[in-house]
Amino acid sequence: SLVFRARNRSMSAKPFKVLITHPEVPQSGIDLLKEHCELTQVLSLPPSRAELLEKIKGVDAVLWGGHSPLNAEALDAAGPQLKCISTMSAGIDYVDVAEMKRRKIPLGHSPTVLDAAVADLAVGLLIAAGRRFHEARRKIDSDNWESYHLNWLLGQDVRDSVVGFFGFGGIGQAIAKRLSGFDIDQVLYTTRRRIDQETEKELNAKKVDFDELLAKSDFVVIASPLTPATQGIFNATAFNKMKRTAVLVNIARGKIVNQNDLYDALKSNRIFAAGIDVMDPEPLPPTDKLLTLDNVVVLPHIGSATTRTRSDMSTIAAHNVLRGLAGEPMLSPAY
Ligand SMILES: O=CC(=O)O
Repeated sequence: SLVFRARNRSMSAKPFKVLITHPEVPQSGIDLLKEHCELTQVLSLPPSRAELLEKIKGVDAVLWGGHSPLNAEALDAAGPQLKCISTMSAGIDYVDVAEMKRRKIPLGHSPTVLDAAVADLAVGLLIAAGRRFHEARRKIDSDNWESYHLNWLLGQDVRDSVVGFFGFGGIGQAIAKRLSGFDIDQVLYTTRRRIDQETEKELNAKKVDFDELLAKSDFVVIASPLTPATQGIFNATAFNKMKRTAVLVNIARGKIVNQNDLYDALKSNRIFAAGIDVMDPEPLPPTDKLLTLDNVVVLPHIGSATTRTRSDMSTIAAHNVLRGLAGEPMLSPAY
């Protein structure tokens, strides 16, 4: 029949089946994929794992939106024809990378396009925590507007400060670039490998070890991936090496910080304040003791949450998938 032939033709024109694992993946990536692929999509919201495991059966590739674990269970459900996957995130801590590699499945992710949005938010947190935004707002709410004190709500200056980066990739460098407009004194950074000297010079940045970073920084910004080596590294020992006036900013992953120790360090004023977009667990229960503190600004993981950035992340993820299906190197391979 005509219908049958039309169907056949479109199937031969679109040889690949691709699953989109989230109903809210921005249209930009979907439009790119649907030119070349037959799409199925997880439609439940929040996305159900069961629906994902059902719909992943037999697909050639996956645009992995959201942070559902990408593990052996999902890969087994997909089947051996699976050719590639791209996440729509920078961090891939919810991916079993060893399992993906063992099966020789290329993985893409979407860093870089979110550097600016996350860096903007980090600067916002750094100022909000250093200048006591949360505590100050609470003063208004509780009718304690005590501006007759000359030293009321005094905070930390950004100008002439030393800003230390734990992790200094695209996001860290984008933050440093923005802060150079605030007349900071020096950028320090701790990474496994030294960055190129031209960028060091441009950002007035110097590589130091972890202890020196902690001891010398007025603001410590966590901008590293979560790995076994970084998990829990910001613990009581680390906080005890920081300045009492120091402000901690975390826009990376909550588990890099021992949150119990962070609570103690903030509660006892061992450090001055913290501004965090990530925590452990997420979502953070509204009853968590961290939320009782005056000196922490907490945001619900909105670093990349701008319309343009999310759309760009979807575009990059779709390009990764298309390239993976074509057997070409991805735009942003995760390994
Ligand atoms: O946290 C968000 C991301 O990794 O993209």
